[in-house]
Amino acid sequence: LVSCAKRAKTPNSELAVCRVLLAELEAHQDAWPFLSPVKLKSVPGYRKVIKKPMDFFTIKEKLINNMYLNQENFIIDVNLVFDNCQKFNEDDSEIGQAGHRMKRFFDKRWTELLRKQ
Ligand SMILES: Cc1nnc(-c2cnn(C)c2N)n1CCCn1ccnc1
Repeated sequence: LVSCAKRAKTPNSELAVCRVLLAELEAHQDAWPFLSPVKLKSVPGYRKVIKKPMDFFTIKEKLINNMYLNQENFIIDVNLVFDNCQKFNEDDSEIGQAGHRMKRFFDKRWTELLRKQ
């Protein structure tokens, strides 16, 4: 007897969680550094140091254009935002602190939403 495969989550239900989470990230009071792409022409050194810039607006565009095949690719981009921030900013800077708070918020919400599924 072939065991019936575990019901696969349809991609759109997986991505619905991503849309909810992105909306919460954008609404967070510490989201201000991450809402739009870093202006590479006006931030000396950023283009050289940060190989893969990422921000919440770009992630939203990718969600809308179905460029995430699964939750994993979404998580990778969100973590890229925070890793870039830690790389370019001192931990005790305004932006560095905002990045740490946003990352803690994301990690907490992601586990809460995943446990519900
Ligand atoms: C995100 C992010 N990481 N570093 C920066 C940044 C931009 N300029 N400088 C000197 C930085 N360290 N950003 C973008 C922060 C965008 N921002 C700044 C004020 N309002 C939004």
